[in-house]
Amino acid sequence: MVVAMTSCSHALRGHSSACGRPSRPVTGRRQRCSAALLVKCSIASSPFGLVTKERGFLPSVDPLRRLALMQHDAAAAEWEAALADLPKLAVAAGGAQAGDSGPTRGGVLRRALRALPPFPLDKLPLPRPDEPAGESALASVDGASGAEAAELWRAYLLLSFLAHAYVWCEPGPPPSSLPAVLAVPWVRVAAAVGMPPVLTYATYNLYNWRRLDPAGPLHLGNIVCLQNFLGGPDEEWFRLVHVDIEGRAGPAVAGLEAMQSAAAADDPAAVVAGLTDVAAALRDMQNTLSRMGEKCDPYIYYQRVRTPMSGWRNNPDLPQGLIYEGVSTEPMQLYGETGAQSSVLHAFDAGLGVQHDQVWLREYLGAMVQHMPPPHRAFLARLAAANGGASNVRSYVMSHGGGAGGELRDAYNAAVEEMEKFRSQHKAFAFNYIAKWAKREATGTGGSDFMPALAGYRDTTSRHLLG
Ligand code: HEM
Repeated sequence: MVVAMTSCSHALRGHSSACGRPSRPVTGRRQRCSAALLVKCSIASSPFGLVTKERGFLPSVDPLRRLALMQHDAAAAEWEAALADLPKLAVAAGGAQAGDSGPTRGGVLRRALRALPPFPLDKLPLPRPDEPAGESALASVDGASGAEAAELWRAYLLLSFLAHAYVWCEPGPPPSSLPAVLAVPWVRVAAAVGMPPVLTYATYNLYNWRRLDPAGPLHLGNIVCLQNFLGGPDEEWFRLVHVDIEGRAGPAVAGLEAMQSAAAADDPAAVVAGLTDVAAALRDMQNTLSRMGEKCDPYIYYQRVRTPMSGWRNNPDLPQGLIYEGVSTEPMQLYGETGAQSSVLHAFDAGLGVQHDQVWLREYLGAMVQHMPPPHRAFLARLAAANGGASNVRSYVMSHGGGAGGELRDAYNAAVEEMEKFRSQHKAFAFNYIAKWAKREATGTGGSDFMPALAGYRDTTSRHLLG
């Protein structure tokens, strides 16, 4: 089953900093304007424009491995070469000894990135800086092909990894600013795909894999990462577990809208089938999550894997945020990459009518939605909108509390129970991989006060069980 993203009522809000100041594109025009219009672009041609039974929220076409542009553009080739070298540079970055001078003195990674040629923005299918951002965005929307959108997403991945490596992969405290050579193209490309200029789950996981057997499944054993920070089995496996989980959620995710329609059409058998798919997918997801420790060691994860995912909002290491040189003299504050930006649990919450009543929990998940590809935001918005009427599955099950309702209620409770189990299991991972090692109070890479937050999401879920 394929769910096409043909409409979007959920326009992207401006990517604002914590202080509410919208970040500005290099054109000097408000990013809010272009980003909102580009939601339409991404829906028309984005690799994330379809939600499928086979892949869920993973891109419908396997991700681009390199910028196509690098075949005939020397600067693009240099940027791709820097990305390929990133794990080497990141290890070398900590290698200098006291008294070393010349090329071996500290800062090798940051120096290499600062020395890159200007990113070939003018050769990407972007709105031209001299055009009004909104109109040009709209023009590029209508002309954008799937190949152009894939190229822009690859550019977004490349710039996101290099920028986060610049900030986090040299030893010592992070810098307070990102040089213009990285910041300016990153902000432009991020706006073009309708995303914030920060590492997101979409580029870290969803758009960061290839299949060993191109005809084989998107499962552990047949997938490898396109890009790492430091590399090694722990980082690779951590990410691939997410990719496998996303694929396994596919059949249930793609059936959520049909399940809501079945409720509206008073078709209990179809609602039970949809709920059964959700429970089955969550069981599969737990099986995969339980394999995390096979190749991702908690201590290595804590020491090496998680830091480069961090953002600069609610992060004690960068309390003021990060200045994007050439973009703004004011620091931006943006959350880092986290599983909370996966659309899967958000979609199951919406499909099952699970509402997080505590304001801070709801607001945090709401902020994470702004870090998802625009078509996924649109998908979630449609699920949420349908909950306002006869399509609300939870209300439907409650209103069928007697008679045939036994089967409905059991199927609903089984789905909620599996979601509660996934959240419990996940919370235990967050403890074993982060909280246990933290010497001071830790926030997640996504910036949350995560232990109470994860307990809150789990407890709200179980409160939705019908008695
Ligand atoms: C060792 C493995 C993992 C650790 C240590 C971990 C850690 C965290 C943390 C700390 C948060 C709080 C948000 C923040 O970053 O501030 C979070 C949220 C979240 N993570 Fe993970 N995570 C792991 C694996 C996964 C996997 C494999 C998934 C599957 C997609 C996932 C999905 C989520 C979701 C959906 C949330 C939002 C909370 C919820 O809806 O229950 N995580 N994670």
